[in-house]
Amino acid sequence: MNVEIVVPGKLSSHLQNAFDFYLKKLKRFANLTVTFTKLGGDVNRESKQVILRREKDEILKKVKNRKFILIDLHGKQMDSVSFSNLVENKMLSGEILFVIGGPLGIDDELRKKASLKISLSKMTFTHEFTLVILLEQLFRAFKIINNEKYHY
Ligand SMILES: C[S@@+](CC[C@H](N)C(=O)[O-])C[C@H]1O[C@@H](n2cnc3c(N)ncnc32)[C@H](O)[C@@H]1O
Repeated sequence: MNVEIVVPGKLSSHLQNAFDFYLKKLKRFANLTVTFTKLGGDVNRESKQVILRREKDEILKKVKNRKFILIDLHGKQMDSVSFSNLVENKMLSGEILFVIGGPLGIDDELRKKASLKISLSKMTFTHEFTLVILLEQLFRAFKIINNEKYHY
């Protein structure tokens, strides 16, 4: 199964180990690609609206016309078993594409284009932390799908 995650920015060094750890663990379950896109600009010099619009354009260049699931604070909350069911259903089409917002959030046009919006918690994480949490939840989902001990 192909899993792609599109996220603005770059990964900071303090999260690199966790990122590599889950990427390695996920290899046996999926062909996973993480695509980093350009950040929209400097919030001290430009408006949030301009930055979000640029980030949205960069994200959409990678998404093209594909359906995607937006990881969004304002999305639907689900438990890990429901998430694993969602991943399992998507396995039928062979592809699942996730998009994470940038440091300032998500442009409304991107929100409108998403086929589903998922919230990981009511708390706000950095976009980079969100990436690592999503990787862990994907790993958890594959362990559940394959009936392997991990999710308690
Ligand atoms: C620092 S947050 C942006 C916060 C911004 N106020 C918003 O509402 O999107 C950066 C990105 O990480 C993701 N994110 C952070 N916390 C999240 C959560 N609890 N659930 C889902 N996504 C989250 C979202 O994609 C968000 O756009």
